[in-house]
Parts: sequence; structure tokens; C-alpha cells
Amino acid sequence: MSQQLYVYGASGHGKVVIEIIEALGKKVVTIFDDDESISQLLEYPVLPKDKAHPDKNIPVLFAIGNNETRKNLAESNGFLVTEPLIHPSAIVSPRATLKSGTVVMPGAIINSQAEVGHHCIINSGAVVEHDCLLSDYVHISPNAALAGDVKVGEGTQIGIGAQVIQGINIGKWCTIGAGAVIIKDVPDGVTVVGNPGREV
Ligand SMILES: CC(=O)SCCNC(=O)CCNC(=O)[C@H](O)C(C)(C)COP(=O)(O)OP(=O)(O)OC[C@H]1O[C@@H](n2cnc3c(N)ncnc32)[C@H](O)[C@@H]1OP(=O)(O)O
Repeated sequence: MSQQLYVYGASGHGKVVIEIIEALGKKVVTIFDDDESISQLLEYPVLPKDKAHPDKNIPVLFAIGNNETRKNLAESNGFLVTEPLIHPSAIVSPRATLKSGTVVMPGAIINSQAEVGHHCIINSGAVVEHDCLLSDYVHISPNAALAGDVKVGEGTQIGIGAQVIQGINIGKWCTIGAGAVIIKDVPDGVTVVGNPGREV
């Protein structure tokens, strides 16, 4: 895996990504952001991509919390995408598979034969149990937990502290609210809150 990385997105999420890169002993070369008013993130300079002439051989991590924005950026930029970045304190089964552009935050757990797509965020302390199947651009927020064999469609966010019982199918581009408890399947494109989860 490359020892040098770009980070795209000078956000709070970007700060956590930078600290993962540092914890892995790799080097952040530059942070990119389309907002020209941002010049620095932590100790790193922030540059608009068009002014930076990025090296096509240095991979990027798109550090954007919003799933749709992250997808649009990833699909419109010709960057080399980084292999998954996994914080050293996370526990990832050797039988789990993670695709490029995905980041696993401190303390997260991904268990046996789980599959995680491209450009996903498995946030701090989240649990993705055995045999779960996560499509691209999914965000599992801090401390959320998916029991075994849960499927999550593209672009869905599971909110902070939410819990999903085993075998549930959650559709594409859904939002599961903070602390929700999901005990039945969720169709595409809806927001579900509460315990038990109800559509709003
Ligand atoms: C490191 C990081 O920071 S990662 C980021 C993690 N962030 C999250 O997990 C955020 C998750 N987001 C939420 O929970 C939000 O409240 C959402 C997306 C579910 C709803 O947001 P909005 O669309 O703005 O809905 P709104 O606030 O208008 O609420 C709609 C209704 O749902 C209720 N509601 C909203 N969120 C929740 C929730 N988490 N649990 C229970 N009820 C909720 C509201 O009280 C309201 O009810 P009412 O119509 O009876 O008054």
C-alpha cells in the first residue's frame, strides 16, 4: 500500500482520517477541498484540487461524511483510490473483505465474512457482524451495531448508536436515525427513527 496519500475533504471527518493515516505510519501529502476559504486542516495545508496538480500515482481518500457528496466526488475525479484505511485499534476479521476508498475508524469491529463496499465509512466503535453485506458509500455511524447477516444498500447511513437485528435488509439511500432499533426490513430511500423503528 502507498505510503503517501491525499485526503479530499477538509472537514471534521477529514481530521479523523488524517489521524488514521498518521497512526498507520503513512504521510499525508496534501488536503484538497473545493472551498477556497479553507487554507489549513490540523497542521496540513489545504489546496483547491485544480491549483495543486496532483500526482496521479498518489492515492486519495475521499473524507466526506455525506454519502451522496462522497459518491459524486469519487465518480467525477480521476484519482487513484486508496486501499482501505483501517485504524490500528479496529478489529477486522481476516475473512472480511473491504473495498478501496473505505475507512475504518478507531475501535470499530468487522467480523467474519462481512463484505464492505467502496468508499464506505465504518465509524468509531461501530460493529459490523459476521456475514453482513454493505454496498458502496454506506456510512455506519459511531457506536451503531449491525447484527449478523444484515444487508445495507448503497448510500445508506446508519445513525449514531442505532441497532439492527440479524438478517435485516435495509435499502439504498436510507437514513436510520440516531439510536433507532431496526427489527424489520427497510425499503429504499426512507428515513426510519425510534424503537421499534418507524418511517418518518
Ligand atoms: C462522527 C459523526 O458525527 S458521524 C454523524 C452521526 N450522525 C447521526 O447519526 C445523525 C442521525 N440523524 C438523525 O437521527 C436525524 O434526527 C434524522 C436524520 C433521523 C432526522 O432528521 P430530520 O430529517 O431533520 O428530521 P426532524 O428533525 O425534522 O425530525 C422528524 C421527526 O422525527 C423525530 N426524530 C428525528 N430523529 C429522531 C431520532 N434519532 N430518534 C427518534 N425520533 C427522531 C423528530 O422528533 C420528529 O418527530 P415529530 O415529527 O413527531 O416532531
